[in-house]
Amino acid sequence: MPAIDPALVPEDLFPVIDALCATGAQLSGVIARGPLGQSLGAGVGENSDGDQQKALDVMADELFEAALKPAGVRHYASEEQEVVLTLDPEGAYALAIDPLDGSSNIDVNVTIGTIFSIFQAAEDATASFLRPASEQIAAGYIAYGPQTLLAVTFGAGTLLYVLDPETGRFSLASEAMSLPEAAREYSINASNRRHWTAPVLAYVEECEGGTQGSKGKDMNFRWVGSLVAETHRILTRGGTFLYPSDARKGYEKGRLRMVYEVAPMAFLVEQAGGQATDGKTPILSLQAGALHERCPLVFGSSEEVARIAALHD
Ligand SMILES: O=P(O)(O)OC[C@H]1O[C@](O)(COP(=O)(O)O)[C@@H](O)[C@@H]1O
Ligand SMILES: [Mg+2]
Ligand SMILES: [Mg+2]
Repeated sequence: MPAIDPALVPEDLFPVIDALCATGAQLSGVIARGPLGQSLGAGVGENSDGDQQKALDVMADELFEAALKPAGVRHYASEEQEVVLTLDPEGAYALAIDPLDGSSNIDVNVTIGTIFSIFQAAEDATASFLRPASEQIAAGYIAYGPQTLLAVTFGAGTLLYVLDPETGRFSLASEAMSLPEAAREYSINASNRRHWTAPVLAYVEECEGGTQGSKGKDMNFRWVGSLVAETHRILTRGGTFLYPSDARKGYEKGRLRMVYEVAPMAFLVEQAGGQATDGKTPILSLQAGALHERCPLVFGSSEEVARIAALHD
């Protein structure tokens, strides 16, 4: 029994998407049991980027790696692995994954997720991922929240599936997620305000100005701390998200990683009618220079993303 309704999934990619969904459903059960199972938020080590790894980061990585091996994935690039792993030397795909996004929210019962990006496999493992983000053939996220859901694009719109607790399968909820052009909400980690660049500060001040300022409308503020949750809210009701570069050491290119966070979210957002840039340049025209390289990310409703780009000129 497949883990997802197969009707709109391209046939050749089906084994990969099905493996992602089966693992997502399994993780959803583990997350729902929370402290009744093992301690999911316990620190267990450090990944190559120097981030602390929690037990659930490592468990998710192991489950996805095992499930994707028989599904036609040749190259597997994970946030939790320093180098690209070869899963099936005959496989056709290169898959990058953030197995568990929003790790700081694991123990507090706030939405966390999984993000993935798929390219055709090239001969060279690492080179399969160091190419323009526009060459992705699929991208998506699974959100583990009040509902477990999958947003996915195959390059022809962004589809939404919900894990139906009654059947244990992901069923289609929307064939075309569509992001409103105008925004009424913005998201940025405001505790970093003193480190921001002038254009970012100018944009936030415009938002704060509300009806008295140049925007002429009030803007609400939200920060969850899980990119997946933030992206899902913005795909559903519009808004803007910024994780820009700032003056902190190590944040010259922001915080989020190009290959398994920034590129897939950009693909999903653009396929839903929004825009994604590094502040100025469309993400889909950029490529990572190294597997775990970071990239500033601004995305959301097109009017707002265009305004932020103008402030950078
Ligand atoms: O700690 P901050 O600055 O609030 O950053 C939050 C961001 O970091 C992340 O948690 C990074 O992802 P991981 O949890 O996969 O490392 C994003 O989900 C989120 O948008
Ligand atoms: Mg992440
Ligand atoms: Mg992660």
